[in-house]
Amino acid sequence: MDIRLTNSRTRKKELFRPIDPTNVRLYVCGPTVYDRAHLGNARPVLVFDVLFRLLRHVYGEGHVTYVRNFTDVDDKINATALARKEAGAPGTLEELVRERSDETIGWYHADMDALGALRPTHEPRATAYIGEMIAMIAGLIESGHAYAAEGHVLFAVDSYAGYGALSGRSVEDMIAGARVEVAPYKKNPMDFVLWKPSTDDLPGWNSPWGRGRPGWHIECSAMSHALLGDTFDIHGGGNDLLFPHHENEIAQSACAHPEGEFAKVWLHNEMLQVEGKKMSKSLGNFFTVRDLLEQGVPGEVIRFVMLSTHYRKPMDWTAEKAREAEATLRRWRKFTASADESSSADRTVVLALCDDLNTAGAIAALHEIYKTGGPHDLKQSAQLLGLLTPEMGGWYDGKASASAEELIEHALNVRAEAKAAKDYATADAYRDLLNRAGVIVNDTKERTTWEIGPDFDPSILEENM
Ligand SMILES: Nc1ncnc2c1ncn2[C@@H]1O[C@H](COP(=O)(O)OP(=O)(O)OP(=O)(O)O)[C@@H](O)[C@H]1O
Ligand SMILES: [Zn+2]
Repeated sequence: MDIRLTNSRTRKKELFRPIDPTNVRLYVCGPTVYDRAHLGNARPVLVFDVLFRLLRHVYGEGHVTYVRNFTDVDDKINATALARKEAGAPGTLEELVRERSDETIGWYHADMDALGALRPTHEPRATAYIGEMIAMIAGLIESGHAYAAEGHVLFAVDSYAGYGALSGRSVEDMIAGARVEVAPYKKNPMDFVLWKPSTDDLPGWNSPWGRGRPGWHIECSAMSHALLGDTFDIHGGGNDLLFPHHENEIAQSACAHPEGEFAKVWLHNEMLQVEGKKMSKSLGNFFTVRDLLEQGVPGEVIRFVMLSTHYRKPMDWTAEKAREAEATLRRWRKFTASADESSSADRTVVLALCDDLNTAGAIAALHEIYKTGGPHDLKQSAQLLGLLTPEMGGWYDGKASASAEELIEHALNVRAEAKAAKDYATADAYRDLLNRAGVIVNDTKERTTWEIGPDFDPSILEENM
């Protein structure tokens, strides 16, 4: 089975050939653990979860190594810890920093588990690889690619001819476009920090350049090297990380390990947007995965919506999409309720995923299987996308969801108003509609109640209201 992927480095869809088919290696930039993940942060998690599942399907479950890091060195984590300390929390600042990271990692796991994402093979924390980072930085200084100045160590971009190749920018463009930090100790304004000093009260590690902490970019270079080696297959992340983060990762890794190739294929997911702008903490236009789950949107519905758009296209979240996804999943879950594991994933679904991870095409293929195929086929094929799995089915118990409940209440109100206006034709039409959707309506003199029958299908309400 041939997999084709769009490599950001060549800007072409290429045939994927693993370096070692018995150990296909994937690295994805993980979250900075200072707060709850917003829905945008879930997009790379779900996209690369499907890639992980596809690679396991094609090369075998035990033949894929997936690394996704936790960035637990960060000013925003420090700021939270500092605020807690000022509010009288017990413990040293370092302990409070650790506490905040641990707590955020716990939330992250709970939220991403609820979306049905498999845990990666390794989830390294940056703080566990400081030694590797220091060694890598020392090597870069020795080979003339970095220099120490005023407690900082900087990467000299002039020393690496390939700088800018990933994002396709010239150094001049990058200077013009980026908000580069101008600092007196930089030889070139584009030079970026590998190591910086820490104040006494903030987390820091001893190094040849004094007590300090690593820059963000070197973390990923050191962790991917430690766990995946000089050359590995795929590096992923959101396209907001293309420049400078990934450009800098390449420069560091290529210069520290010139015998290797670092990542052969680069994959970037487009952004989840809100009114045309990237959902982000800094813009404040975000809601968290937990917010949605608490509003009663099932994790499986969130997953379905997120996978309905190809990863290289921007998308937004709408309540409408969630309602449609829920209706589809209800139909499919009902259809596959007694399906066993006697089938394997349908070829049409596998082929769609092999074509640059076309999850939207795979979902269209699932709709086709629902129409013309059997329940076993639908269930096994959907599981390749992490849908219709037993773990994700907790929400489906024949009860109406919050959004379906709204529709039912609305239909009953329209019916009551029509009755009051003696418009019996409309009132009857709504009663029929509710019946067809499998809602059992009980009228008494005092009031009307309703319950869900065994054939409840909210999509009938949606399509007719
Ligand atoms: N709106 C978005 N859509 C898709 N992916 C996103 C979005 N925002 C962030 N990401 C991705 O989430 C992952 C984790 O990023 P990180 O922890 O640095 O983000 P963050 O600090 O929460 O984000 P931000 O400040 O950008 O909101 C990265 O791979 C990043 O590309
Ligand atoms: Zn990274």
